[in-house]
Amino acid sequence: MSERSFSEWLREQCEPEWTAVVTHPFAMAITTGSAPDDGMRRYLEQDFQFVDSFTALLGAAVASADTFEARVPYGKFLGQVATTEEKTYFHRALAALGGRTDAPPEPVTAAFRQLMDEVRTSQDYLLIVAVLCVAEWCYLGWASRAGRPLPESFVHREWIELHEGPEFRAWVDFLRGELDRLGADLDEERRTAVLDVFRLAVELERAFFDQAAAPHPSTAARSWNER
Ligand SMILES: Cc1ncc(CN)c(N)n1
Repeated sequence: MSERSFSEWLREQCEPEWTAVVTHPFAMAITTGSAPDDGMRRYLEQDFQFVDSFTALLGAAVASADTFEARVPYGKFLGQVATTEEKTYFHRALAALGGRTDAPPEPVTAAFRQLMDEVRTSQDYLLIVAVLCVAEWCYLGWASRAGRPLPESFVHREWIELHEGPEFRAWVDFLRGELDRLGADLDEERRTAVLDVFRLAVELERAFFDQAAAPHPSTAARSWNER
C-alpha cells in the first residue's frame, strides 16, 4: 500500500468511479443552479429516504466507536447538522418543489439503505466509517467544485453550502482520519472487506445521481437489488 494513507488508497482503488461521482453531470448542474426543478424534486425525495438510514448509521457510529474521542464528532454532527440544518432544508426545499417526504424508494435508494442497514446492524465500526466516509467525502468533492457566486436559488445554494466549507471539510478529515487510524494494521482479508464496502458505496453514489438525472433504474441499481 506504500506511503499513501488508507483512505487515499481506498479512493484510488475506486477510480474511475470516484471521479465520475464528483464530476457527475447532475451534481455539476446543482453547482451551477441549472439542475431542473423536476430533477431536484426527484433527487431530494429519494435523498430524504437516504438520510433516514444515514442518520441511524451515525447513531451506530456513536455506539460502536472504539474511543470516547471518536464518539464525540458523530454526536455533534448528529445534533448540529443531520437532525437540524439538513432536516429543515429538506422540508423547505421539498415544499418549494412540490415534493413529498414519503416517496417510495427507487431501486438505488433501497440498495443504498440496505447497505447502510447491513453495516449498522453489523456494529462493525470500520465498515460503518467506510460508508459514512464515502457519502461525505464524495459530496465534498462535487460541492467544492462550485464556482462563486453560488446559485441564487436556495434549493441549489443551501445544498452546496451543507456539503462544503471549513466545518464540513473538518468533518470529512475526521472520517478519513478514522479510516487511516484503523486501517494502519489490517491484514489483507480485512482490507479487502473494507474496500468492498467502500467500492459498493461509491458505485451507489454514482447510480444515485444517475437516477436523479434519468428517472429509471440503472442497470447497476437493478443488479444490486437482486443481490
Ligand atoms: C446519496 C447521498 N450521499 C451522500 C450524502 C451526503 N450527506 C447525501 N445527502 N446523499
